[in-house]
Amino acid sequence: MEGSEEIVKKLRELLQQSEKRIREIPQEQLYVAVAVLIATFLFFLLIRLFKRTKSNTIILAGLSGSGKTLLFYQLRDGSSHQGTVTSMDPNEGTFVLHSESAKVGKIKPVHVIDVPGHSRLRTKLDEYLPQAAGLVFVVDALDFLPNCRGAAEYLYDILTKGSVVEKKIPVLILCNKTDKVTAHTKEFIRKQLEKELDKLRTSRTALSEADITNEFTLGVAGEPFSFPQCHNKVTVAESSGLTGEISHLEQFIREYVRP
Ligand SMILES: Nc1nc2c(ncn2[C@@H]2O[C@H](COP(=O)(O)OP(=O)(O)OP(=O)(O)O)[C@@H](O)[C@H]2O)c(=O)[nH]1
Ligand SMILES: [Mg+2]
Repeated sequence: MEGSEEIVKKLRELLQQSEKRIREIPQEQLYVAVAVLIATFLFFLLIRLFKRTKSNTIILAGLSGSGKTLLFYQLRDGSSHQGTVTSMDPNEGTFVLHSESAKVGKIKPVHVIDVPGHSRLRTKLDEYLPQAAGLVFVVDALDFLPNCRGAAEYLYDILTKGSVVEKKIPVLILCNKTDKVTAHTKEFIRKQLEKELDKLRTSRTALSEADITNEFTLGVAGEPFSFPQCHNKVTVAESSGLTGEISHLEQFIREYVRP
């Protein structure tokens, strides 16, 4: 009993001493100390929040038959398997890129989503876009001309979506199937798409002001459309899912999902 009373007494003395010391500190110094503490706390909180919101999702979109599923297999397994059939559901997976699997050390896995090109299944894209670090728009460079209008329409919808414009989601237009000599070049495809998007912009705005479903307008009014006018970065590259020539696709992924 006596021991505990002694301790309580000592504690009280200690408390009184520290109270006295705090009172001796000039008020400004105290305020500065508290402000520094709060600032440090907020700084670490922000870092945590920023880290958590950094996405590792890459979306593969594009018309049916452009080669998205084959590219997905190449990224994941480094092989084209036994070929593909038209997808009815999105393909989704989180993995370390096949080309990086031999690397030592910790490598950040990528979450890849392959959204089927069939028009009725495309609506799924809206669900995935808010979490995208980048979007790859796959174009069939072999059978490009008959599909140019359709590809441009799909791309127009993507480039005018609020989620893409506001979050400035980078877009890679990937001209696929370049293993065949008759495939069109990426410069040709870029120019054709720009022309087609320009036409679409005129026809869609002319439709009816009240009817416009697109959230944002494309490019700069009064100027012929070109990709650098977009708020988000749009680049063009070539690939072949069949032969596994996907280095530009991998470069794009690693630019926006850091290993
Ligand atoms: N020559 C050539 N053919 C390819 C290439 N990539 C895909 N193909 C062929 O194109 C066809 C369509 O490929 P998919 O990967 O299934 O196309 P997709 O974009 O997933 O199509 P959906 O699932 O319908 O949206 C298949 O017959 C592939 O073998 C390529 O790089 N070169
Ligand atoms: Mg598919």
